[in-house]
Amino acid sequence: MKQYLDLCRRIVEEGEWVENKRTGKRCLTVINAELNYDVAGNKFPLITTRKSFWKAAIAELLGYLKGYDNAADFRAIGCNTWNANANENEAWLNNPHRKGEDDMGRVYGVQGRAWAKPDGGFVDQLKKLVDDLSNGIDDRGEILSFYNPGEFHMGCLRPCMHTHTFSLLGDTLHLTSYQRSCDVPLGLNFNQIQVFVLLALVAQITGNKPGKAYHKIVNAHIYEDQLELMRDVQLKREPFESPKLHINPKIKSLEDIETWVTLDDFTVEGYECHEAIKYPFSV
Ligand SMILES: Nc1nc(=O)c2c([nH]1)NC[C@@H]1CN(c3ccc(C(=O)N[C@@H](CCC(=O)O)C(=O)O)cc3)CN21
Ligand SMILES: O=c1ccn([C@H]2C[C@H](O)[C@@H](COP(=O)(O)O)O2)c(=O)[nH]1
Repeated sequence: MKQYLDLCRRIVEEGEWVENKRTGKRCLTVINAELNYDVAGNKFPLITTRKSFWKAAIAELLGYLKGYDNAADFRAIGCNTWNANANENEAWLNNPHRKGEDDMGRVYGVQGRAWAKPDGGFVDQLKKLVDDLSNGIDDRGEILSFYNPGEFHMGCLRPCMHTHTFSLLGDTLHLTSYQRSCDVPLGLNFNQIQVFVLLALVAQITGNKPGKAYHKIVNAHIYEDQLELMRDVQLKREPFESPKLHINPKIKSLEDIETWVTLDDFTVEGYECHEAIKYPFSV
């Protein structure tokens, strides 16, 4: 939690104003930040200086792992975060590749599970790395990448947290996640949870111990309409201790995730937090 607040403070104190064309808003911005999560010690990085809707963040991750491309599918598993990008952005609404209401196009999980090969067929990156890690193999390329510039025009948004690299040392699994753009008040609250859960879950289904997760962010920003709430409300609060995350131990394979896993399989113990803050969202 301290590292999150340090980053927020750094943006408030040292950030530079940058115009953003896509949203039409200015962002207070710093370049390069890194966060570390102790997954082995189960220090679940939930924001405590406001209420975190952590279940929606896990649902979003599950949707990516299942390869969803539709905001309605995300809603059905408890996540509303893609409604606006799928249905309210003018550029995407006018894009001939959009297949109708709620379509997100070829983003995130679609690339992770079905990256189109130029010579036909698809690559399932997630299945490959789960199979390798289950057999104790780390070929130094256990990478899940959503970043496919050849298909950006076929999706509603370029992926922000776009590359996850897994590393196996003995039977301990580590994760390095790379993010190009980060809405620190809203998105990072979700992304921290997702990096942590991705390592915990992949370690569990591959029969390894979770180790450390490293989260690299390039452009970290606060939108102009979020600044006051961050500076004058959230940053004035004292954080609480990190809670613990429990994942149903019956989850043992990628197929389990694809077929029966729901948000009921994730529980948090000892979450103490300040009251909710509703930050403005930019489409
Ligand atoms: N501007 C922007 N920021 C983002 O963080 C973001 C995007 N766009 N577009 C794609 C996804 C969608 N994400 C989102 C979208 C909404 C919330 C959000 O509204 N969170 C609220 C409440 C969540 C709930 O009630 O379930 C929050 O208080 O955290 C968070 C992440 C993250 N990404
Ligand atoms: O997981 C996510 C997804 C999105 N974001 C934020 C970062 C930016 O504020 C916007 C995306 O805008 P771009 O113009 O494509 O950079 O969404 C996030 O923080 N986390």
